[in-house]
Amino acid sequence: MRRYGKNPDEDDIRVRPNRKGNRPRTSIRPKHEDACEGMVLTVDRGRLTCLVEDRVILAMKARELGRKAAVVGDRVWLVGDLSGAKDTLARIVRIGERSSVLRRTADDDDPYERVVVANADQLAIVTALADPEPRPRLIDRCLVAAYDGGLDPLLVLTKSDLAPPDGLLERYGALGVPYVVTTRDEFVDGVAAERVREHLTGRTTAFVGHSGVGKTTLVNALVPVDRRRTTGHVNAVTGRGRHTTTSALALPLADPQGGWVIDTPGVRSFGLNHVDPSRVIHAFPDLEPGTAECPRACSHDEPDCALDAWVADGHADPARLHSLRRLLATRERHEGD
Ligand SMILES: Nc1nc2c(ncn2[C@@H]2O[C@H](COP(=O)(O)OP(=O)(O)OP(=O)(O)O)[C@@H](O)[C@H]2O)c(=O)[nH]1
Ligand SMILES: [Zn+2]
Repeated sequence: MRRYGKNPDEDDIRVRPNRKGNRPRTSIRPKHEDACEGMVLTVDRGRLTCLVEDRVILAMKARELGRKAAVVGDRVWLVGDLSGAKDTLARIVRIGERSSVLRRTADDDDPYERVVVANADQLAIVTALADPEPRPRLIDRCLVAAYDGGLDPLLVLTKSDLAPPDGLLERYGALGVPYVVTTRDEFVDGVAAERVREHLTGRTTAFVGHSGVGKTTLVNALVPVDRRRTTGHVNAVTGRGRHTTTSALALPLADPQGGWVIDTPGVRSFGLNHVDPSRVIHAFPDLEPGTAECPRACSHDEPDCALDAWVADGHADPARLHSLRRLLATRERHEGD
């Protein structure tokens, strides 16, 4: 289903995540042979800051792209003045095929899904163990967004100096989601950043978490000031004193191993109207064969779903089906999500 134009680079064309990390190739021939490849670092009211080689360039989308939006993490091709000098504005003429999409439906009364981040291979879900209290349904909804978009989830449980992680870890045990637990002291001595960084090397990780969970503390610890110069430049270009929370922001991890941290604005809710259960079940390869006998377009969360009988026959761990069902059930929004 395509909504806009005929460009095969559309948002809603899905590609499975590429585990080897090599970028997928686009099959179409570029119209602008001389265009240079770059990556979108942040978006601010129609102005996109892009990294081209080692230069930060301000750009806008070319008219020919139509309604298709470029988002943080997108690979783009640019033409025009690519010097990065003050008061220059390049044009984005092509957006590369995406290896993953983190998307959300803004609100229940807003049916349009929005891609928040493109090409991330991991979603770090930052949750405080206390102050504010963890919101397991929100975590579940983030997990659904990750599985739906083709990102591997990572749980980052902060403030373990205030409360233990046991309850949450038990809840997510059957899902096998990797996790890191951090405390305040570990932020001071750098151990927390080191432990989280082990999961980030060579990957592009989008960080989500609602206000107050310690996401800023964590991102600042991960990307030291000198690595954030790129952003400083971005802000000089866009005229913003500091990063405001309207767009995600890509920050480079230290070389030589590389990797990117993509900070996203505090997520208060994660609309999931767009989620396709068949994409979520891809994240459960142990259960997927059991869906062969399901009715057409089964949500896998309905009485006729074949998974119940299949799991009862001993083909898979019932705790896994229980977790899948719990996640699928979060597609319906409740008060407080
Ligand atoms: N006790 C404790 N407090 C922490 C820890 N990490 C961060 N904090 C505190 O939690 C508060 C919120 O931290 P931030 O890093 O600003 O949280 P945030 O998620 O970025 O929140 P917003 O900026 O509102 O989006 C600050 O007062 C931090 O000092 C921790 O491990 N333990
Ligand atoms: Zn089913």
